[in-house]
Order: sequence, then structure tokens, then C-alpha cells
Amino acid sequence: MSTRRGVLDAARVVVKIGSSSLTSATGGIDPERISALVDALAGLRGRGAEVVLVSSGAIAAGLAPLSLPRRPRDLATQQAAASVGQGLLVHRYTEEFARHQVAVGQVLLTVDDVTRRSHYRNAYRTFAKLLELGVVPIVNENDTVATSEIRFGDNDRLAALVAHLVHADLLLLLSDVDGLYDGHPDQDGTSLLSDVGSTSDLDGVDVGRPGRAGIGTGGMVTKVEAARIATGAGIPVVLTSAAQAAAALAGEPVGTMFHPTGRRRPTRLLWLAHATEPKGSIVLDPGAVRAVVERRASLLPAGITGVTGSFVGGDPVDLVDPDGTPVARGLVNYDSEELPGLIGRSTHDLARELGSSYEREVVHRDDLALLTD
Ligand SMILES: Nc1ncnc2c1ncn2[C@@H]1O[C@H](COP(=O)(O)OP(=O)(O)O)[C@@H](O)[C@H]1O
Ligand SMILES: N[C@@H](CCC(=O)OP(=O)(O)O)C(=O)O
Repeated sequence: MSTRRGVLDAARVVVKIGSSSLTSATGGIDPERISALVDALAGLRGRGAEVVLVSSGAIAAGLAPLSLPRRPRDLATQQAAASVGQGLLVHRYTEEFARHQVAVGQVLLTVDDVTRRSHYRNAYRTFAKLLELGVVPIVNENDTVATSEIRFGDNDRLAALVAHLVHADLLLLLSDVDGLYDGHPDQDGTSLLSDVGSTSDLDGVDVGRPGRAGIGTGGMVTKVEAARIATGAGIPVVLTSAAQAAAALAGEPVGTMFHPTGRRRPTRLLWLAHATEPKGSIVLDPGAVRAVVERRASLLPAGITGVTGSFVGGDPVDLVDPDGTPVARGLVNYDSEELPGLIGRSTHDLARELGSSYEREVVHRDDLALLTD
């Protein structure tokens, strides 16, 4: 399904709308824009497709009630604004979807919810049940509890990971610009790219920051990154403006289509590679790099030459080659304080000397995502 007409066959679609497409010129949430978006999504559901909406705009919706003139810079005030705005935003969606006799459900996610094994299964089950019940899940980052360390900040990558989590057939990214341009669209002479088939198609493209100061967060950087995550996992992406949502969903050649470059992978590992911040690094010798990257083997103490950072068992860490280049990210089975004593030693010796619990891998292959894919 990687042609425009193929969009019409998508049975499950994740649609992401950015703050810049939901706000009026004065900065607050624009009810007319929400109404137009909901009409387009109701049309999509009308032809039998399931819809998951990832909507930004909580912070923007919270500005006016708190008399804040612009988007605050500090995290605590952003979180307060999101706390006030999220309810108002979902209330608007609830009313607009009710015009089409459709119920909505709020889903707030943090990175942890989908990288920890037990949590991501739970998140998947919730989405599956909501969709089975005919509900439109409305997703946002759980801004009020996400600390700066684990925060996405933008919703573009979150949307790509949600698309993968729910096994979507299409990701539609809606912004205030009608597609990806080869330079900042405010500049003369730049033109729209209608298709991106591989990362080399982006060579020479000036992927820039947001336009209208203070509204959007990631600009094109996070959208292109989101497209890379989704297409790398086999999901086609269309990027266009909210005004062209209905045309894009009708398979018309609007915006930019990013074609799939890879195939589906286990969800949790995709999140591990793209949504976690490593707590430290483990340096591998060349043999261990080959074992992990080429043979997809678990990492054993014998292949380690160094450890940096402070972490405990279960934390994400980067596995780096002798030059310091990250080759994989994994969930480590030991604390950083324990590892130096194990470096370079065989599991057999360690088990004999320290007990059978030291037979465990440093990182098990099931908890490893290659960064070289
Ligand atoms: N190469 C480019 N093509 C298109 N838009 C770009 C490009 N570089 C920077 N931009 C800017 O990115 C903005 C969209 O990002 P952002 O404001 O974060 O949107 P959203 O709120 O939808 O996530 C556009 O309005 C545009 O000004
Ligand atoms: N979770 C935040 C999203 C932040 C944001 O602005 O994202 P985006 O507009 O998608 O770049 C909110 O709802 O305000």
C-alpha cells in the first residue's frame, strides 16, 4: 500500500495533528479547526476504517484560562498549562465527534508506558479494546508527569510509535504546512517534495525548525524523524496540512508521501531504540560488536572492555564499539557498579566463583535493538 490510491485501502489509520494546526492567530485553540478535522476523520470512519488520533494542543488550550500570553518556557508552567488544557481539548473533541455519533477515549502515554514489557502489553490491549468498541482513541503525551528526562516534547515521534503499536496501515501527519519542502517554505524558490522513497531522497533538503514562533515544537526535524521510524517499520506516511486532510485520506496526491523502507519489528524494541534515553554506555570489543550486530547474539561479560554512566538493572544503555559509536541499545541486567568486576570474564568462571545468578547475560538478545538497522 505505498501508492496514493493505496491510502483508500488502509483499514487502521493513525492521524497526528500538531499544535500549530489547532490554534487561531491569537494562540488559543480554534474550535473551527477542530470541527473541520473531526469531519474529515468521521468521513474516514464512514468508509469502515479505524482511527487513532494523536492530538497536540493541550499546552496551547491551557494558555487563555491561565492568562498566559504565550507558550511558557519552563517545564512546570508547561505542565500546568497542559493539565488545564488537556481536559478542555478532549471536551471539544468529545462534542465534535458526538455530532457524528462517535465516542472518544483519552489515552495519555509516557515513554515508560511502552518500553517496559508489562506496560506496553497493557497499552496495546487498551487500544485494541477501544477500537473494537468503535471508540476513537485521542492520544497525547502525559505532559503532567513526563519529566524533562523522559519527555518526547513533540508528538511526531510519539505518533510514529503509536502507529507501530496499533499495527496501523497508514500514518497521516498534519501540520500548518502542506508538505516537506526542499528548504524552509518561507524562502523563495523552495519546492514541495511529493515522494520520499529512501533517506537519500532527503540529501540536500534543509529540514528546519518550526515557523510560527512559539507554537509548534519540533518543526520538520521531528516529522522527518517520525516518518523515518514509521517507514522503517513498514508503515507509509503522508505529511500534509490539516486543510488537506480529507484530500489526503481520499488518496489525492497532496503533501509528501514517505514510502516504506523496512518491515515490521517487535514494538517494544522500536520504542527502545527511538524513545528511551540511555543511562550509560557499555564498550564492546570487536568480537562482541560482530556477535551483537551480525549474529544478533546476547552480550556476555567476556566481550566488554569498559562501562560509563550510572544505571541499575532494567535501565536502557547504549552498546558502543571500540570507537565509541553506539551500535545497539538494550535493557541491561546488571547495575553499573557490578559490571567493572565482571569485565572480560567468562560466564562459566563467574558462575563458579560468584554463583549461578552470574550466568545471566549482560544484555539479553530479546532486550536489544540494533541502532545500525
Ligand atoms: N523543509 C521544510 N519543509 C516544510 N516546513 C518546514 C521546513 N523546514 C522548517 N519548516 C517549518 O516547520 C513548521 C512545522 O513544524 P511545527 O510548527 O513544529 O508544526 P506542528 O505544530 O504541526 O508539529 C512549518 O510551519 C515550517 O515553517
Ligand atoms: N503534548 C504537548 C505537545 C507539544 C507540541 O507542541 O507538539 P507539536 O505541536 O506536535 O510539535 C501538548 O499537547 O501541548
